Amino acid sequence: MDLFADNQLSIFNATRQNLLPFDGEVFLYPNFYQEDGVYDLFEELKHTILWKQDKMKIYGRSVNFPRLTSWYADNDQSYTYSGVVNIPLPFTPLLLKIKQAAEAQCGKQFNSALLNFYRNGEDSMGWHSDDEKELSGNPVIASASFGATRTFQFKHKEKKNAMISIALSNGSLLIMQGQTQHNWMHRVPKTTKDPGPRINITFRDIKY
Ligand SMILES: O=C(O)CCC(=O)C(=O)O
Ligand SMILES: [Fe+2]
Repeated sequence: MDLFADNQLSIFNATRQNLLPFDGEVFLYPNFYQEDGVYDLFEELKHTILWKQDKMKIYGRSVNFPRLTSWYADNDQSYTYSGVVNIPLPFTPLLLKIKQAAEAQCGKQFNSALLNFYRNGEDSMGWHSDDEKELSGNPVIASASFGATRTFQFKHKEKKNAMISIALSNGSLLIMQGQTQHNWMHRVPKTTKDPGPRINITFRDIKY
């Protein structure tokens, strides 16, 4: 399977542009992951990942997360995300290939991946920063998207009118680094359009 065209590196590095105006660095590589006509990455992820429905407590009531999730890592250390303790599964061969292509682009190794499955426009992720204590001071986070295009938004934590919207399309790779998690929050808002299902993988390097 040819996930990654070699010549993309040089093309995208040459045109690499920071999408944030200040206080962080975000880079987008549309069509980073290639499909070779035999494999459909979205379908393969949908069927090979062990998706689960997490719940959160709101005022003592148990409420479903508005998406399915899964957690993979190269060790069995647990990690708390959105108040849920995650026990990782071992990386699948497909996840390893997707991870290796992201690592080649970032020049950085990742030891874990959080997967999100947005079944429809009702599924979403609220405003947050990826600033858990297990992530280092200025984490590099690589985010791969498959399936439907969804809007991804950033808002600055202090400069309230600084807001950036990005379309994350099938096969795109988004990299967040530098001061981004300190100064900006991000989300995937609900949409009343029917975008169809989307899978997102965020690769992280967790320090235990
Ligand atoms: O689905 C996305 O693009 C965002 C995922 C995200 O922000 C996260 O997993 O922390
Ligand atoms: Fe995030």
